[in-house]
Order: sequence, then C-alpha cells, then structure tokens
Amino acid sequence: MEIQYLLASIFLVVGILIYSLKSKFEKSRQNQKPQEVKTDSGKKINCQEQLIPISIYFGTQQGTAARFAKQLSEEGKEHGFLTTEVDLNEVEFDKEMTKGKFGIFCMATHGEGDPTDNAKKFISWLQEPQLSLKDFNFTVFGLGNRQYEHYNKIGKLTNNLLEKQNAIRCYKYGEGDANSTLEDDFIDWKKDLWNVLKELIHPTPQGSTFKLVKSNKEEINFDQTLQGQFDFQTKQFLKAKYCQVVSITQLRQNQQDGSTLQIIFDTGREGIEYKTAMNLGVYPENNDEQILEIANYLGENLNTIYTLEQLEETNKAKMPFPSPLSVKKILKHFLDFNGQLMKNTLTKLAKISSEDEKVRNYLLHLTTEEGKKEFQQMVDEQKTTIFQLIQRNNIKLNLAQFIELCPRISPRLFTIASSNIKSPQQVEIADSLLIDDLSDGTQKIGLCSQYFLNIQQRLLQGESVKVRVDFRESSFKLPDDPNKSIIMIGPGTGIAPFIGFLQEREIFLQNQAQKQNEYILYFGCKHENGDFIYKDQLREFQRRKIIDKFYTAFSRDQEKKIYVQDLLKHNSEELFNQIINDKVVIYICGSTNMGNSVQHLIKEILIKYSNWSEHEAEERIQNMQKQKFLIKELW
Ligand SMILES: Cc1cc2nc3c(=O)[nH]c(=O)nc-3n(C[C@H](O)[C@H](O)[C@H](O)COP(=O)(O)O)c2cc1C
Repeated sequence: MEIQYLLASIFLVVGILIYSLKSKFEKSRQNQKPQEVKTDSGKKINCQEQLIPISIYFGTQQGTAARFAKQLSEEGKEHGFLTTEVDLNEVEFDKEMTKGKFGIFCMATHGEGDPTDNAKKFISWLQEPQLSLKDFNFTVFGLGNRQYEHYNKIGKLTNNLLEKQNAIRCYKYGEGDANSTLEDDFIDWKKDLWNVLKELIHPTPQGSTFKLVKSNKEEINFDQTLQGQFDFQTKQFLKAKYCQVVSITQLRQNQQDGSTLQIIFDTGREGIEYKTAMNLGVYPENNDEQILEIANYLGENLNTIYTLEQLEETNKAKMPFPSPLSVKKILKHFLDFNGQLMKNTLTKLAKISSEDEKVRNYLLHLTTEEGKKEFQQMVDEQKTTIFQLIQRNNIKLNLAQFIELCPRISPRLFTIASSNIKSPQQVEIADSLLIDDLSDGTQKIGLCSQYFLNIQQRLLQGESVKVRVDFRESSFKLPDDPNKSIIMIGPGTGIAPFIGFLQEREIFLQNQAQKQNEYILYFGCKHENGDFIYKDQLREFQRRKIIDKFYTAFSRDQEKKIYVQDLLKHNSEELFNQIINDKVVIYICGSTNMGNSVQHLIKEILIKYSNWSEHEAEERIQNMQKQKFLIKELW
C-alpha cells in the first residue's frame, strides 16, 4: 500500500510551458526606478514597480483569433510580461479598460462584416459616447478574408473606435487574410511588438504555468458544471451537450464527385430547443486507432489519469482541458493534431528538438522566407499534420509537450436543414465530406468527415452514438410578414436552410385558403443524377406547389457550364421588378465565390434596368442588407 502510495505520488512534473527565465529582465526590473516613457502617440505613461498586466482580448467565432491570442499570451510570458488571453464575452469593460492597462485585440470578422458572437457586447459598448479610455493602451490585429465584401471590418472598426475614444495606441494596427497569408501577416505584424512594449513596460520573468500530475482519482464527467479557467474552445466544448445520432445516410445519387451525408440528431431526449436555419456546432473526436498510435509514441497508457495543476496563482493561465482526465480522453476530445500545420508549431517543435541540431535547423528553415515554398507544399499538397512531422523527424517528446504543441479542436459549423415547427425533436444537417487528394496519390479525410464516417459504421453495427453539439443564432430567418415572397439561392449544401424554410411553408399553407406570396428556389450542382441532394424532397415540394418556381443549374450535364448566376441573369427583368418594389427577401447560401458573383450580378441588373450609377446601385444593395431584404450565409 505504502509503495502504491509512493508510486502514485511520484508524479510526472513536466513544465508544459517551458519559458526560459531571462534573468536579465529580472535584474533590470530590480534596478529600475519607476519612470516615465513615451508611447507612439506621445503621451506619457507611468511604469510602476508593480506588474502591469497585458490582456490579449479576442473576438472569435471558430477559434483562430483565440489561438492567436493564446500564442501572443505565451510569447508575452516568454518575454517576461504578465499576459493573459481574455474572451471578450467575459469582460467588465468599464472596470477593465478604464484603468491604465494594456490591451492587445485579436478581432475576427464574421457574417456580413459583423462582430463574432463573443465580441458583440464589446463592439456596442465601444460605440457609447465618451468612454473614459484615456489611460488604456491598445493595439489591434484583425482576422478576415479578402473574399468577403467587408474585409476585416471589425478589426478596423475596433481600431478606429478605440482611437476615437482617446485610448493610447501602443503599437501599429495589423490585419491578416485567411484566404491566403493569415499566419504570415500575423507574424509580420507582431515582429516588433514585444520590443516596443519593452520600451513601455518592464518585463518580469514568468515560469511555467501548469504541470501534469499522475492521479488515482476518478475521471471528470464533462456534463458536470466545471469551474475553472479554460481555453476558449474547451469552454465551448464544456457548454455543449451530447445529442443522440438517429441516422447517417448518403444524400447523393452516386459518389463519383464526392459524398454528402445527411445526419439526423435526436434533440428531444436531451430537451434541447432549436430554431429553423440556426447553426449547429459539432465537436468532432479523434479516432481511436490514431489515439492509440500517438499514446504509444509518447510512451503513455491510454487509461492513465492526469490532473492539471496551476503553478502560480498570478499566472491565470487558461487550462487546455478539465481534469482529472485519462490520456485517452485528452487525446480524443481536446488536441487537434490533424489540422493545418502552423509556423508557430514549427517554432515550438524546434525548441523541443533543440538537442538535435539537424532537425531543429530544418524546422526553423521552414519558417523562413527561403523555406516558404517547401512549407507551403507541406501544407497545400501533402497536408502534413503535426504528428506526421514529429514521426518523420523522429522527435522525442512527452505528453505535456504534445499538449502544449497542439491547438484545441474547434467545432465545425453547419446550417440546420430542418424546421423546428415540423420536427421539434429532430435536427438535421448535410455534410459535404472534405476529402483531399494528396500529391502522393493518397487521400486525406477531414477530421469531422472521418468522425461522421466512423459513426455511420458504428450505427450500422447497432451501437448507440452521441455527439457533442451546440446551437448558434444565424442571420437566416423567414420574414416577419409571412406573406412576403422569398428568393432562395442555394447551390450544393447551400440548400440546407431552405429545406427548413420549405417545411415551414408547407405547414403554413395548410391553414391558408389562398397563397399570398411566391417561394422561388435556385439550386445548382454538377449532375442531375449525381450530386442533386434532397432531389426527391425538392421535386415533391415543387409538385405540391410549396415551391412556386424551381430553377436548376446542372453545371456539367451539357457542354457549356451553367451556374445559378446564369439562371438569375436569364430572369433578370423579373428579379429587378421584385427588388425595386421591395417585394422579396433574397437569401443566398453557399460558397463565398458563388455569393459574391450573385451579389455582383444583382448590382449589374440594378444598373441595367434603372438609370443608377454603380455607386447608387451599391448603396441600394447596402440598404437591402440593412433592411434584411438581402441575407447571405457564405463560407
Ligand atoms: C460565415 C463566415 C463569414 C465571414 N465573414 C467575413 C467578413 O464579412 N469579412 C471578413 O473579412 N472575413 C470574414 N470571414 C473570415 C473570418 O474572419 C476568418 O476566417 C477568420 O480567420 C476567422 O477567425 P475565427 O476562427 O477566430 O472566428 C468569415 C468567415 C465565415 C466562416
């Protein structure tokens, strides 16, 4: 018993964040007296002996901005600052931002140039008249995508509003494009950040933030209310709920060009309520074979249970997962080792492999301008994962280091394809599987796609399977006036929200003597007998006049390709009259490319049939968006 106790208490103390304690910072801190230094704006701030905390606020929807904030927080600590990443939804702005403090903002833009859900309150607070921010020091990095009309609108808006409220700029504004160079833009922007901040604040060395301790306690249950500071995605995961999967079936006629799965969840049993066309977040799990392979590589047993312990109270580090937890669950639910390789990961791996100079130099080379092409090939053509990189280079690391290296798993968002009025107890989504053909002839299946394929197999074997999900508001809502006409443009899986709309109309029409409006649908795919998802259901809606006009574009069924844009062009006069008389709400759902070109076409139609200038047509479109007569959900 004693030996057992001894063994149990010999815990694996491994500093997860191994930040070198730079003694020169400590010395300089001790020797320096409070002094005044100048900021960019020329204002003077007082650097006291006590620590000045730097909060790295993030506005995120899918986790990238949270990841960047975490990275900055880790780097800040490495440079000796007291940094914490902070979810904007959890801030008492008046208390936090009115005092002499430093705030670095990582702000993503979502929807149609909208703030992310967790930043909405903050953005509206920042627009209140005359906040007292004159002692608050700030800088902003925006995350956006140039394919969207309102590129980085929220990054820019945050920056401008802080400036307008007289906050003090401590570093330049920066922004990145998720369509191409986001990580490089970020790296480029933050190049001088810490040096500039060192001019303003005295850094103080920080140690590791938490340790991993072997435990003989019971594993934690995710459905308990868990206290503690967690990473953004982990917090979301813990708030989500398990939902039973009813069925997974193929929606395509054949799978020559890919695969689209219909997934139905039972919400009734869990007492979850949803609304038509909301978004469903799915938390995918890593597969068991891979988990075992990784555990073996790390020299871990899947059943070993670990507790995470905070090293310093003041550190306020965010925990990557709740504990006590088994190695199996840590690997299964929290570590994204299949996602896109980031340069930040290479830098961290290089530190871990510092003793093997060849490997270290190779990893660092990949982060440089000379190594850029090779790195891009690894990312784009080979889709190399973190674990593959570790294995191929035979890098020795332990579980704690692996946890520190991997980002958290982000939820995958789907637009719900069912109506809560027709099926209050069942939610349906359509998932077009992500399968990449690699340069070596093999394929890589996306994490969530693989997860659903595995569940499909388990269901076939009679297993009962639950998936962790949450529900989010979306911009797609039927007009308040039920007699308003709507035009639905949804090629591919963009059809999803319109299935719910049509189910709802079916019920509405049952109680109406005469129709007062029109439902017009534009759908497109490659082949009428290939990837025409929901074909029978849609044809039946058409036959029973739930859809009044149904236009289809099968791009590859004839020599000349046809897309939904071509069909809209063909009906342009009718479309113009509907728009000009405020008769319709237009919904566009699907790829960003398609959405942009439909919007461009609407502008051309407005110019052609009226005497408006391009500027006037653009204004009209903006007004339509403001009044919710034109609503888009693009990805
Ligand atoms: C549904 C959706 C809407 C988006 N809307 C915009 C937009 O209007 N403007 C923009 O610059 N980027 C837009 N983006 C791109 C995101 O800002 C970008 O991918 C960012 O890296 C996401 O950060 P996050 O993972 O922290 O949420 C959008 C992305 C999605 C998925």
